[in-house]
Amino acid sequence: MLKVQLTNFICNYNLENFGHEKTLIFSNSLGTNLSMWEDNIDVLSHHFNILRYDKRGHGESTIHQDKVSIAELGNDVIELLNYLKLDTVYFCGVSIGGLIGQWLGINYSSRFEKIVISNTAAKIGNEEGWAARVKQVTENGLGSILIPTAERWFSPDYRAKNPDKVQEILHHFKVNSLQGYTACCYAVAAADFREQLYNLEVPLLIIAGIQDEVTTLADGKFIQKHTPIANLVTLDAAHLSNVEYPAEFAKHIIHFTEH
Ligand SMILES: O=C(O)CCC(=O)CC(=O)O
Repeated sequence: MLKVQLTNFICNYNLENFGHEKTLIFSNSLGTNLSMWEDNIDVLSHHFNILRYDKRGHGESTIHQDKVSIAELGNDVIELLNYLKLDTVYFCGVSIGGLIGQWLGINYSSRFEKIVISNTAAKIGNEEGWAARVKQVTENGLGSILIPTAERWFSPDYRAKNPDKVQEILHHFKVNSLQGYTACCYAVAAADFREQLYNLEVPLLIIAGIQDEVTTLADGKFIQKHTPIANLVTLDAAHLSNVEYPAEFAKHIIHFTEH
């Protein structure tokens, strides 16, 4: 892993050069870190160089503020690309990473060849729900929501068959910075791209999880309907579909970026 000082925080990232012209940047979901992509790399390494980073306040990236916005998180991506002298790249983000992808597609279209957003929505949840979650973890810690988090993130079948993987990801969740988690909860709560999607002109792939109750298939269809160039595919997964179906998720990216 490498670290770079960006505006207001130190960003932890990993750039793997597999000798390709194309680079794919991955943006993690709320409460996870760059290891969430571990099982996608093998298939994708035959097609892309892979840049992964921990978003602000996640994993080993620092944070020094109680609230952050999707615009700031999007600018972190642009700053990291500038630092690495990567002019145009492919982007893939899950959930809050998908909100960042929407913001980047709307505001920095010239920097992205194609954008993949997975298990996300133009608006995720509502203010009350996010305020309740911030209160819960502020008063009782991230460890207090491990069970409902696992139930939202993984389908019952996946949880039963992959207990070690579920525990590994929940461990990263539990030891994440509380400030980083709640700051990004505020970012998700405030984000709403429903009226801006028509400005997202970068070719877009939406991956939806059939069993995702946080960001539903209907949310994915809404984005597809309101965005100029968008395809939608599904996986029989809950919220972290790239973890439940790593090879299939990667193959959807490859098919989309090559056609
Ligand atoms: O996963 C995200 O990035 C935002 C949505 C969310 O918080 C999922 C969950 O319910 O934990």
